[in-house]
Amino acid sequence: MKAGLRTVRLELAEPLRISRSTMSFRDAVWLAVEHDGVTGHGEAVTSVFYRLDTETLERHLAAVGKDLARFPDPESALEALRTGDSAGVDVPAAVTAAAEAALLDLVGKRSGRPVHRLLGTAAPPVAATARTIGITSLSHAAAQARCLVASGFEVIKVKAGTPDPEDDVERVRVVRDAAPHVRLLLDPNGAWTAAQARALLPRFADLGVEAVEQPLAPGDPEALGALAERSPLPVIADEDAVDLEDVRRLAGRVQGVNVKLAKCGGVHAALRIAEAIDGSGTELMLGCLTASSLGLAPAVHLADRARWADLDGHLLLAHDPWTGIGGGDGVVHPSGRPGLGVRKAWAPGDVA
Ligand SMILES: C[C@H](N)C(=O)N[C@@H](CCC(=O)O)C(=O)O
Repeated sequence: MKAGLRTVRLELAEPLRISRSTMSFRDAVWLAVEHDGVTGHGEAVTSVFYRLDTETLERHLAAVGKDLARFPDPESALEALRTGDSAGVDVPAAVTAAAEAALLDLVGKRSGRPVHRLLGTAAPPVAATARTIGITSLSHAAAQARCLVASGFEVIKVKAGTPDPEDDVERVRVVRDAAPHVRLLLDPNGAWTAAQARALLPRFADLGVEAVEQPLAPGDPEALGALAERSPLPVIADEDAVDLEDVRRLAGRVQGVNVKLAKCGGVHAALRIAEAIDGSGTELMLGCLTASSLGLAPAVHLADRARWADLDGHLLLAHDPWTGIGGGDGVVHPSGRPGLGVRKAWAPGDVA
C-alpha cells in the first residue's frame, strides 16, 4: 500500500463565532491510500480547541501512512486499526479517524460496497441534520433561519455563550419567530456557570428549545450530571464527552453525548460508544467539526443511529472540495457509490 498527503485550506462562507472563538478558515490534511490501483481517502482538520495544528496532523498522518506499508492489504490494516493493534499511543484521535476513513473508503471500493454496508447497515442512512447559526446579529440570525426553512431544514442549532446571556435569549427568540416549526438545539460551548444555566434553561425551554449542548465549562462531569438531573431540557455533553472513558462516566447522568469521530477516533470507536450507552438513558448525538464532505462522510454512514445529527460542517464552507453526502436541503445521506461515496468536486482551475 502507498500513502500520500495533501494539505488544503477550507474557507468558511462566513466567520463562525462560538462562545470561545471565531473561525473563518481551517486546514484539512487529506490522506490518500492506494492499493492495486484503487485509492481511498480520509480527512483530518485542524482545531485550536483540540490542539491539532497543521504540522501535528501532517506529521502523524505521514507516520500512519508509512506504517500502512507493513500490511499486505487494506482489509488487514483496517482490522488492525479496529482492534487497536495499529494506532500508536500518542496518535491523535482525529488522525486515527482519518486513517480509518481512508481504509474504509478503499475496502468499500475494492468490494463494491458503500461503507454503511461494511458496518452492517443494509439500507443507506438518511438523517435530518441540524444547521448551525453562529453568534451573530439578530437580523442576520433571523434571515439565516428563514433561508434554512425555505431550503428544507427541520433542525437549527443556535450557538450561544455571549458575555450577556440576554443576547442569547433574544437570538433564540428571533430564530424561533422566523422558524416556528423547526426543532431547535442550543450550544453555548461551555460558557455558563451552573447558576447561570439553572436560571437560563427554563427560559430556553419556554422558547421551545429541544436540547442544550455542553452548558457548563468542561472538566466537571459531576456538575454537568447534577445540572442534567434537574434540567427542563435534555443536556448533551460535548466537550466533556471526548472518548469512551468520558462517555462511560456520563452514561445515565446526562440525556445525550455528542460523539464526533475526530474526538473519539473514528466509526468503530463511535460504535463502541453507542453500544456503551445503549439502555443507559443517554442518547447519541453525532456531531462534527467544520470540515469538507470527505471529513463528514464517515459519520453520515452512521447517521441513522443517532437521535440528533449535527452533520453540517461541509455546509459552512465557501467551497466544499468534495461532494456526495447531500445536506443542502437539510438531509444528509451517502451517495450510494462504493466506499465513502464522495468525489472531488469541480474547482476553478481544474482541467475538464
Ligand atoms: C459544525 C458543527 N455544527 C459544530 O457546531 N461543531 C462544533 C464547533 C465547530 C468546529 O470546531 O468546527 C461544536 O461545537 O459542536
